[in-house]
Amino acid sequence: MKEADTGAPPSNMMAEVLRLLKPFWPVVATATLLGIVGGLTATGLLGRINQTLQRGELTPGFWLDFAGLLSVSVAGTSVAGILNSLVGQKIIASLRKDISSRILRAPLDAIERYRSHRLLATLNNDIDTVSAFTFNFSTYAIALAMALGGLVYLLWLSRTLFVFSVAFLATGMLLTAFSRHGWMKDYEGVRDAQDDLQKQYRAIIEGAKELRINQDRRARVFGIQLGGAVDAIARLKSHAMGRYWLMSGASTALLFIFIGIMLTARRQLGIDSADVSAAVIVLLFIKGPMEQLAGALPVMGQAFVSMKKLAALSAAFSNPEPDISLAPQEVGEPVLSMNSLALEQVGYTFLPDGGTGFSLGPVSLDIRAGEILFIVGKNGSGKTTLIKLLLGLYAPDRGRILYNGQPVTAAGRDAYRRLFTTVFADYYLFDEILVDPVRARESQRYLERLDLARKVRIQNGRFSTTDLSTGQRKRLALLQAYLEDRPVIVFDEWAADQDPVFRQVFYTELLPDLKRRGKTLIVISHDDRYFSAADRIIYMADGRIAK
Ligand SMILES: Nc1ncnc2c1ncn2[C@@H]1O[C@H](COP(=O)(O)OP(=O)(O)OP(=O)(O)O)[C@@H](O)[C@H]1O
Repeated sequence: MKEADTGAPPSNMMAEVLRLLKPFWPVVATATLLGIVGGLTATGLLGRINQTLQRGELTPGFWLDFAGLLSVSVAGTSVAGILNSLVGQKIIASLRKDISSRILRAPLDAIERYRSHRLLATLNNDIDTVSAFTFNFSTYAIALAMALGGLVYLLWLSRTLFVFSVAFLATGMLLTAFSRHGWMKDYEGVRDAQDDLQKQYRAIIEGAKELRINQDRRARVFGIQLGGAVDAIARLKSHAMGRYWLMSGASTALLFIFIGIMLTARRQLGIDSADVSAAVIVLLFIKGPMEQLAGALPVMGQAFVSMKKLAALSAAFSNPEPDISLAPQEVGEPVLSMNSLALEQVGYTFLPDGGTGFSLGPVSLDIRAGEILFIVGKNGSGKTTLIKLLLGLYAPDRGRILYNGQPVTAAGRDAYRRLFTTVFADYYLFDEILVDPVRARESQRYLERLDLARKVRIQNGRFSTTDLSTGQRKRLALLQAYLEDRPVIVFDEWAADQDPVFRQVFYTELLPDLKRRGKTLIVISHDDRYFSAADRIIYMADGRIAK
């Protein structure tokens, strides 16, 4: 039984994200290490300058130390930056490919359950957000090293100063922890609104016609649905950033209060004036890195929310179909032939997901090689689901499919699908033609046969245009099917968009012609006028074969 996707992040979320980023750890770690070295040497340089200022004279070794520390610091931070930006783009490219390959290899029903707008939001937003954070690791490492180096230097100057500084930092961290909780809630809200925004973007593009005709719907989509998502994102982000700036202002005030306390109470605390001025320089020096680290927190918050989404997507698609390859088919692989094809007590259930669910089967059906089989029945009776099972697009929950007498296994399903060409009712028309040049030459003949020759040419393996009428586009899909030349062709309500003349051509000329060429044809149809074109008809009702 399939599990419903709740959209909840999986428990092993961090492990999943770390796995995605794994190939890059060596470079990220090297850049981070170099960043730490660069940051620490910068603090060392500051300490050396302070020391010289306090002594009031240049020692002979000063310039040597100065040049050495400066070179190491500049080299460390620059190389860290370069490595990080090099790896940053690779992380984005790799995440994009990884997620796309998961989508391509996932079972179809997993994709249908996930919903396309959620997929698009993750592909468009989350990958960039996670990458932006990861390829700033070395910048954060430099800042952290500088801040820690500064603290160590303070400890060396005076234990009291160090204790005070740690108390100051701890207060700052408490403030951050307090604000972080709020940010995270805001960013979770932002991310949910981004899912919604993708949905509304799709609505205004794909529903362009409907929205022009219906003013109330247009107003609702623009003012409430799309506008609501946009405003929610703006409101929550401003809220989160408002918290950040409040925290940032409080931290700066805290720093100067701390400096003020040191200046006022230095005698009572027994701190040397020179140490106080050195400490003030160090604190002002580490203020920048501290702010940089604090500035990383909102980015980190967003990255964390995006990581959850990426991990949820990875987990939802973590069971790819076995043996499904993204490489081109080997040249010269034998064309499959079909002697027999049978469904044996096959069943499949859509879990209720806001609806009532639907159960197909048990269905048993023998498909005879070379026949024209019509599948007919009321809307929602299960015709498309039946052919998705037959085509190996859904794995049956129960029963089995026998191809040439052998059961189709999960491992063999992708190879089995090469038996078929399909034109679904909601087909996607690719404009590129993927057949060998010899067969592609036949396309002109097909274009003429499909009455498209005056509209469309084939140029460089592509259709010159797909800006055609609905019926014409469907004829191009049929041409693709002709050219693929596979043994079994499945048409899901192909003729529904055709004019009466061409509808007749389809049933009385094209289908018999394909049959003569040895094809097995499975046709979902509501055209009862042409049922006589079938060798056999099966009727679907409530997910079963009625007769
Ligand atoms: N992706 C899906 N998720 C959940 N339920 C689905 C899904 N696809 C189809 N169903 C449900 O399965 C039932 C059968 O749908 P199917 O598309 O197989 O019917 P059909 O006979 O092809 O209908 P039509 O003639 O309208 O094309 C419907 O009640 C539908 O609600």
